[in-house]
Amino acid sequence: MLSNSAHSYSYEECKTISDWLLAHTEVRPLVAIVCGSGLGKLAEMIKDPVILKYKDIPNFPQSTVQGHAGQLVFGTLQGKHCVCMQGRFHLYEGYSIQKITLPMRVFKLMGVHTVILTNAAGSLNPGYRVGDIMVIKDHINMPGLSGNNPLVGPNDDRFGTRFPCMSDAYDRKLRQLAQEVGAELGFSDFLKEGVYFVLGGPSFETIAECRMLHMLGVDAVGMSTVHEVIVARHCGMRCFALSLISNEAVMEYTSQEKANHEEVLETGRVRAGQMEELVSTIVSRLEEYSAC
Ligand SMILES: O=P(O)(O)O[C@@H]1C[C@H](O)[C@@H](CO)O1
Ligand SMILES: Nc1nc2[nH]cnc2c(=O)[nH]1
Repeated sequence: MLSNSAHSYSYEECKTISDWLLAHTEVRPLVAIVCGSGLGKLAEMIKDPVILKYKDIPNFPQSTVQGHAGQLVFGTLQGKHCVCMQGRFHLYEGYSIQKITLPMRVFKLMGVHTVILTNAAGSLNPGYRVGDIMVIKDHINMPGLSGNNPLVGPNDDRFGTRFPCMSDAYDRKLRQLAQEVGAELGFSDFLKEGVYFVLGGPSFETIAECRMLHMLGVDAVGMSTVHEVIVARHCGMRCFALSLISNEAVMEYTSQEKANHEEVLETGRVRAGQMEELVSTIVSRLEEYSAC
């Protein structure tokens, strides 16, 4: 299953998976939620769940990372039909960038108009603390800057245009809504907004790399989300993304701190409740905003 070949899924292949899913659930999702590392509990807020394991879905990749269960959870959240990815795919698992973003096109074909993505990330912003939640306002796509962009290859206009705009990748109205909801829930002290930097992983950053990212004005660094957002935006879905700050980047050579996946998962457990409240309240207010 692990393959790094640049296999692009055709429109027909995506449609076959979408049709298979629609035949296995009566849920007609309008909203998709992607759970980041340690954030799989978000799927537990889905009511009347219909669970389809990735291993049972024809042509679907498999989750290989601890903290990513590997299943789609269909159901309702705040009365709205949703699909939740309990487990996402990362470049470092050895999959092609087209493979890790496949679910976005499948969701589009199922009728999804809004994607809410979550991830765990390390902070570069000295004002951030572990446990802060950062609304992503923009990204820097390190693999993309060197040519590894999920839209490389023939463009199928049925999905979207050859040259999609990314200056509006993260929906401004939804970011505003998140700040309003955060204030109402009493989260303002730990709800931030910033720029997410994606790199390939799986190794965490060196001290020199962290210093470089800090100089670039990066607020948080991680290994996901951006590729999914590019594909989701390409096919016209509205995107909103949250980073849970799970660790602080190590900036000093005298520091004894070491980034590690266990700390990432633990922060997810501690903040799961608030992430749930934030996401579910945002979903409850989605109709106040028109889809793009
Ligand atoms: O899926 P996300 O971006 O939340 O996962 C982050 C990045 C790595 O996969 C992992 C490192 O602990 O967490
Ligand atoms: N690249 C990267 N990904 C993360 N995911 C969670 N924390 C980190 C981090 O410090 N660096």
